[in-house]
Amino acid sequence: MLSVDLHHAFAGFTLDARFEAPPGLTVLFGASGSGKTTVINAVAGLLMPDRGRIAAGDWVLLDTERKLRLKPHQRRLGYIFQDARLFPHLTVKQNLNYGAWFAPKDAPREDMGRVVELLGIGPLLDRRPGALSGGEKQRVAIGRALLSAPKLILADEPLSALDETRKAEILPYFERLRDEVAVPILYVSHSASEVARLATTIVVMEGGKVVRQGAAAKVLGDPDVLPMGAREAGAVLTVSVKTHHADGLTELDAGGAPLFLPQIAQAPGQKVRVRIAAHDVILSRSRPEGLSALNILSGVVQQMQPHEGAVIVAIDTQAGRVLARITGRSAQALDLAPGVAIHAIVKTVAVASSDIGAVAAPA
Ligand SMILES: Nc1ncnc2c1ncn2[C@@H]1O[C@H](COP(=O)(O)OP(=O)(O)OP(=O)(O)O)[C@@H](O)[C@H]1O
Repeated sequence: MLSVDLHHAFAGFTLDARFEAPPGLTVLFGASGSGKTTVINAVAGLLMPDRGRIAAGDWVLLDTERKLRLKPHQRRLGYIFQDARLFPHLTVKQNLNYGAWFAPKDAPREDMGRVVELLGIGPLLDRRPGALSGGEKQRVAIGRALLSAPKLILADEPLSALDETRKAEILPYFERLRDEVAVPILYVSHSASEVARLATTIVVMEGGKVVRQGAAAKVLGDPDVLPMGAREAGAVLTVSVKTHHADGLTELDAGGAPLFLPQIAQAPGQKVRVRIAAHDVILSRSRPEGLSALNILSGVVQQMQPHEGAVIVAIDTQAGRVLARITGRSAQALDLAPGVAIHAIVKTVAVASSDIGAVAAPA
């Protein structure tokens, strides 16, 4: 359990943030100036808050009531920044060893071989950072952070400097980090697909306060919150791969209903997270026939929320919560209201591969 309780007053800005997160990856989300960096700085020990307590499990980094304030180098944190910050004169292997060098001698350590395998960096070990792509550098930076035997990993917009191709290359490694390494991760991000794919928990900040916290699917599926705004709204479904078809489509089992997506890499039986963008969902009162769209999820309208000139409709389907963003005129024409039975139609090609993520099989 990651537990953060911080109070700090700057002239003109007060941070009053409190959240608790279960194991996994916790995304700190909020508009510019909402206080995310201030939280990260307090966790890192770069800012000494007026009052507060920060703990990762039984590892207490700060407890002002008990006058406990670990210095930054005592906090056992692994950092992953936007730029990888590797030492240019050292090889990849030496950069990794540098991380291990910081691990306390008696700390249970990640095995170098396992970390190298986890991040797929075996072929890079003898190269220097100058001969690595941005994505490869970032994988090495993750490895270096892991090998320092951290109690908590801080990732401050680690993908924001990378282009879409490199991001797609790194996201699976963060998924593995989340699912295979028992170290909590506190992750700042502005990206809808990153949050949808990676977050176990989402903490939404506004004006120095935590306005919402909870499991990712719950927060992203709540039309009252919409941390990304109405245009980027989208719910996340956890579904399992059923079969791969010869025509390049993958069929998923979405709570008993078939969901077809462009072919994905996961094997039948594996669970995946799929982000369904609210603007890609069409609603119909009757079950449509003779339609090119392959995906029809049936459900019941739970809530309707006006947002930025449109209406966000929350529908509970057999596959889970789906959001649809439609015009007020369409909502009226369909006579939508909570309790109404509805069919949500999702175009197969509307789901981008960056919106589909792996989920570890339950242990
Ligand atoms: N040392 C400081 N002195 C005074 N005000 C500060 C200080 N550091 C941060 N602030 C203020 O605290 C507020 C929150 O800043 P913070 O950098 O934490 O926001 P953020 O959510 O990380 O934003 P961004 O997404 O732009 O990085 C801002 O209004 C900022 O001006």
